[in-house]
Amino acid sequence: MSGWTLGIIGGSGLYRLEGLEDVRTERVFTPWGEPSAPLVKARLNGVDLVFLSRHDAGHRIPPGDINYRANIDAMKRAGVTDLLSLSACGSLREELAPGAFVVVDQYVDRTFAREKSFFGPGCVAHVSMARPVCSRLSAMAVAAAKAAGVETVAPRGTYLAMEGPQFSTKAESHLYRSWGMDVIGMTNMPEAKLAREAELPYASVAMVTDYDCWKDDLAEVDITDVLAVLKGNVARAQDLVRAITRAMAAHPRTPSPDGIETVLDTAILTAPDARDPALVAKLDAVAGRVLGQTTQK
Ligand SMILES: CSC[C@H]1O[C@H](OP(=O)(O)O)[C@H](O)[C@@H]1O
Ligand SMILES: Nc1ncnc2[nH]cnc12
Repeated sequence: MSGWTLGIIGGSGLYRLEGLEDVRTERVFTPWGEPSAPLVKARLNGVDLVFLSRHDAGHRIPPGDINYRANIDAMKRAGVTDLLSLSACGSLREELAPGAFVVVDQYVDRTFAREKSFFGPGCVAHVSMARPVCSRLSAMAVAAAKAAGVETVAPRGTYLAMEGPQFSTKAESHLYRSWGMDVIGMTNMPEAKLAREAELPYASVAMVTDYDCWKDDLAEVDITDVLAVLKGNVARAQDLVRAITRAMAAHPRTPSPDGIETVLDTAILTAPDARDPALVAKLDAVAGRVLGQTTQK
């Protein structure tokens, strides 16, 4: 028993994982609705793994319509201990060429039309997002990317989350570069915020597919070019997943060094007698640990 249950949210191009053992596919429902796709529960190198395709097979769901709350709730309910996102992204830096993998450590959230919290009227909570990713899982992702033979692995980087689905204008792309952003994508927010609210250690590998549209000597990002680069990235992402499970199998799990599994101890402000029982019931998986409930599987 390694104690790890690795959740993987696969983004564009990564609709399934290869080489899994004991595979079971489960359609699940959560109090927040249905996740993007059925959960694929399996084992890899002796480690329990739960895979979820963010856009579903066939890329059915655009970034702004993903039910991020259902996805995170489903992962939590499935017993996931550590959650790794694998995403396509655009590069806002010369040295991060297509094919580079960036293990994100910061975010700027510019999305504006999404449900961003499990909490709300009747149960108010404020979690810190100062350090939005799990340092241990991120370090393991860096090592696994290197083991997978990825040439450029950036161990940190700031991901600008945009609403989309359209790509940026040149003015936006230049603006984000002037802000010091490293990569751009449409999905890691509110996913990372919701993972934190659910006390799930989260890390994100952003795999560069293009230079967005800031480079005057290159054609602007175009989905055909993105798809061509994605194919190579996805093969190495599969190797990365194999490598990270090998590392997990070698070390029994201990709590996240960042205290992520206990953030709700001090985050909920609403007094017990002022809480909305209906919302509290919906929070059984996410916050049952502190709200004194039993999780419905
Ligand atoms: C295929 S380009 C645009 C699309 O890809 C990224 O999604 P994901 O993070 O799920 O790989 C990006 O954020 C856009 O949603
Ligand atoms: N340039 C870009 N902007 C936003 N999301 C992306 N995903 C892949 N490339 C992207």
